[in-house]
Amino acid sequence: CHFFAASHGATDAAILVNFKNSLSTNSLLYDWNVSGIPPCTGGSDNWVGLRCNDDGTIDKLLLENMGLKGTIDVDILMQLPKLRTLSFMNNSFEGPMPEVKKLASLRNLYLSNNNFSGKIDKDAFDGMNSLKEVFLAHNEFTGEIPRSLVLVPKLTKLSLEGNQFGGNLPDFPQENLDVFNAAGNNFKGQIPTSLADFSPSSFAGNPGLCGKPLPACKSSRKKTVVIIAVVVVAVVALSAIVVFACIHSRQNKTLKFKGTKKKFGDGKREAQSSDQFGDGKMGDSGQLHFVRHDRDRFDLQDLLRASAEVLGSGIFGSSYKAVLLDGPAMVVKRFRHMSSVGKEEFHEHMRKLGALSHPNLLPLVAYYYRKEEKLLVSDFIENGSLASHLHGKRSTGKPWIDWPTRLRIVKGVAKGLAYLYKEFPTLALPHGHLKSSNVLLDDTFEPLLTDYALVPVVNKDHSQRIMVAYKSPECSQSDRPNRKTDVWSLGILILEILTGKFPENYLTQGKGGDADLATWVNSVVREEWTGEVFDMDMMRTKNCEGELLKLLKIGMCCCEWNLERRWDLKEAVAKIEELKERDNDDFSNSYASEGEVYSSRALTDDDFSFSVNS
Ligand SMILES: Nc1ncnc2c1ncn2[C@@H]1O[C@H](COP(=O)(O)OP(=O)(O)OP(=O)(O)O)[C@@H](O)[C@H]1O
Repeated sequence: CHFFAASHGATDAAILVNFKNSLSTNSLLYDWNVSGIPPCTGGSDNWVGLRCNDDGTIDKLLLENMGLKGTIDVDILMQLPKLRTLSFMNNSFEGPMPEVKKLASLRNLYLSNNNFSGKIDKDAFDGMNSLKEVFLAHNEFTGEIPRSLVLVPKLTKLSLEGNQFGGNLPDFPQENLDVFNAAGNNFKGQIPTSLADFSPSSFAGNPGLCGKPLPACKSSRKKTVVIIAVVVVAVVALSAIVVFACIHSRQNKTLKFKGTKKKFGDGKREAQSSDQFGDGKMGDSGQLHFVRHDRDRFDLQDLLRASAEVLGSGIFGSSYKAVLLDGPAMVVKRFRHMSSVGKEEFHEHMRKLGALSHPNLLPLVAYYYRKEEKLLVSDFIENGSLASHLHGKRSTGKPWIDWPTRLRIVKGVAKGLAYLYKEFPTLALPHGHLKSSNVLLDDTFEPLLTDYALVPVVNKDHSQRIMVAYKSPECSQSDRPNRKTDVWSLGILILEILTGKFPENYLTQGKGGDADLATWVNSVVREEWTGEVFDMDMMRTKNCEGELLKLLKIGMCCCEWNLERRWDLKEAVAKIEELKERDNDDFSNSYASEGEVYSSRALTDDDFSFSVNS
């Protein structure tokens, strides 16, 4: 049995390396190497981005957030017969839709957030009878939804938002389709009945779409009016004939006449009630609850009517920017994994969030409650997230962030976190989801935390799988979050700010693999030149190395695996507060010598001694 697994691994190793070499960037697949340990010996996941079956074959390729470029060579992947899940989300792949139907046994296909483009062939999904989840969001796909995708028999999740798909939305026959998102495309016409029970946000940003759950189509209203008019004319004509016949036959037909009238009455009521149905339903479910008194009121209809733009689809759901008529730009974030919490409990928690006020927290403005989904509404922050500044495409023209600004961001984040700790003294995870896309930057680059304190209302299984705090060593190993867990997320964020590298462990289900940012930084600063870990953009600030090095140590102490030795938040905040914010000249006077130390050697254990003593 062992021999079988090992020989399988060797074959798969060659196939995977072949695939790696077919990509135009692949540096993050650093351990994909035929001469090293095989990818799946004994069913363990030895290579980054792989999930193995117990028999040593490959089950999932999860190559997300790796800056991968090029086109996907499906012919190579066809040689992995047990491959069931393929994810290339958040990379820079280009070109047409890969020929995925060659992977006929695939169950899950995730291609969101790349640069795939063009029409998808009508038969692109033919024969994919096992396919369940298809995520194509935020690419540049055009044309209609291919017929073969509509006919995939087991489809349960389809995410198409943020493309340029057009035409009418087709009727989806699958009974188990429970996630559908077509927002931010060019779809037009009436929403088919099979999709009418999805939330309005699934259809936002398609100006030509109408019908339940969006407001009724004008043309169908017109049609209704025409039908009513025809019925009225017909009834009047019929009545005239009946009256005429009555008079002529000298029979008492009053009853018949009344009966005809009554029928007309019913018809009219039906027409009215179906009109009211749409509006009335939207009115009931469209109630936004405002949690602050200092804000102008608007309702969900205003948001739906507003011009909407998909900002991104995160792991909870999608976020939209909606610019209200004559009003401000708001962000509506859709949460789909909050169904276990009771209605009152949810309202109560939202009230608590609404009562928070701190310069480093993005305030919650309003929310919307429905059993199956919730919407949280906040202000749109024009300058975007820290993630977009650190990792966004340079072509977007965003300026690089210098060291003094990065230090100010870290200090602001620490203050916001300290406030949450004070306000939620009994919560294990007062933030729970601290990461760079949840740190927004205002016009002066002051940080604003978002998506905070949501653990009490997110379904437990979802938070465990998805939220950043649960990627910490204590959660991924023994599922025990505690008051030091957010400190670990803070440490990762600090290392991300200093290195400019994306922390992979958010995305690899946090099994404490070797690839996490903290482990990488640790190995580099101890074994090589410490200077190599720092983001070169930041190094344009002269003579900042002393404080920079101190922040690196703070980050690493926050990422300490051993909980006993890891700082609590108070200690971390105090150390961060001590860091000096000086202008460049001051740096050059005070830290030149320390800067030389930093650039000429690796750190030793002594450098970290303050983590234990203080
Ligand atoms: N209020 C806001 N103003 C401006 N940009 C925002 C705002 N809220 C979110 N964003 C940005 O919109 C994008 C999508 O956000 P969203 O919160 O849906 O996903 P995420 O932060 O990437 O992941 P997660 O669902 O895990 O929080 C992100 O780039 C985020 O930084």
